[in-house]
Amino acid sequence: MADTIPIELPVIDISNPHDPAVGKAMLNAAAKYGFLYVNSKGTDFTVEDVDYAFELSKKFFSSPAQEKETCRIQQNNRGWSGMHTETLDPDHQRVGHDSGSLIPWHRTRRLTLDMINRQGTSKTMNFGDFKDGKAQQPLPPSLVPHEAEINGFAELCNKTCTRVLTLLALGLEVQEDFFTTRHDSSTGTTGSILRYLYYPSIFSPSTATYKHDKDVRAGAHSDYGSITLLFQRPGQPGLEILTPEGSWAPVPIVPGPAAEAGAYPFPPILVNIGDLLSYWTDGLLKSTVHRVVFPLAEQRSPNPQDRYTLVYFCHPVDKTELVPVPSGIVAAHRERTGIVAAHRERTGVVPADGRVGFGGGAGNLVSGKRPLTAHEHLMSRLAATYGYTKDE
Ligand SMILES: O=C(O)CCC(=O)C(=O)O
Ligand SMILES: [Fe+2]
Repeated sequence: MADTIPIELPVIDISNPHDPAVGKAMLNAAAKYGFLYVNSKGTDFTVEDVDYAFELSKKFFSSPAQEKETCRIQQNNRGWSGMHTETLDPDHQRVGHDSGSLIPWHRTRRLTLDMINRQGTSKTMNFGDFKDGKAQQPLPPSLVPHEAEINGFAELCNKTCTRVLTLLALGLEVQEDFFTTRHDSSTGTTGSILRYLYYPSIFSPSTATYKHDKDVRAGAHSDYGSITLLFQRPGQPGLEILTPEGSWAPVPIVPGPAAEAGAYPFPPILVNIGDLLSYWTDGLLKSTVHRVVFPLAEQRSPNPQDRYTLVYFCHPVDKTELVPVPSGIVAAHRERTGIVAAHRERTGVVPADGRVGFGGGAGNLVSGKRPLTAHEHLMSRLAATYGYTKDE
């Protein structure tokens, strides 16, 4: 698995979420790459908040298997998953993990049984919405005393998502709170998930049977929701994104010259657009495919590292109707991609930026039909991944 040239993504300061110029910068990055960094300085997190969340994650993953068993992942996608449960990218992957949202349990079980002899490299612990500070799922003994801190971290993630969603609304020139009111979990349940992730190093006995130059730690996928936050640790690389040219580009943990590494209190938070927000904006915002590998540097290192990440998948309130975002910028994009579609029909050629969001776009709403809800969008996304229907 050859490393290619790392991608250079912009680092955006979100300390003032009401600055239209920052909104434009955010929109441009989201429309061009689907990925961007947020400067850790202007967020709601202190270094201690992030360090502590990683500590809790390590504490959990190093706890005895019998303890983790008490919170094994359920149909609602909450809980622990100790081996890979689905193949995200079966053509190019021997091992991997799921991609963030609800897993239909009967499928999960079947796939798990199909692959029982292959160990996955990534281990995950998913937390769904908390209510009044309480987890709505069983917590393992190692985490029971830390319920308040886990909830606190999820709340900080939510606050940062509120900044990002406000800036995206500004960039799209719609009402500032267009997205945030629709992500307000005090108005209903959401599909949002906080996830701890652990990828054992190349030296780990659990990855010993892997071909590190071929196997991946998490298969190629896009995320399902609105936006995703990814927290990474220095010295634990592995994420790659698919460029519009169709090649894999590593994403540095700390962007810019190494000397600037000290510029951030903790590595910038990586933000990416998910399928739902891409759909909602008719593909203007890109839901970019990504994966996690054993990087070449790690394969050659005398001291390869485990990789720990924290991920927050932000989803709208389930009942949100995905009405077309009332933005002139989205409308212009829709118009242009309509022209692109006509061009494609004539010539069979799809220009690189002519892709629309998963399942088409919210703007294709047929008059007289009601829009999809966020929950229905998620279900249709799952149906495409797993080939099942809701009634199955
Ligand atoms: O851990 C990572 O680097 C990426 C995780 C990811 O893409 C996911 O869980 O959807
Ligand atoms: Fe992902």
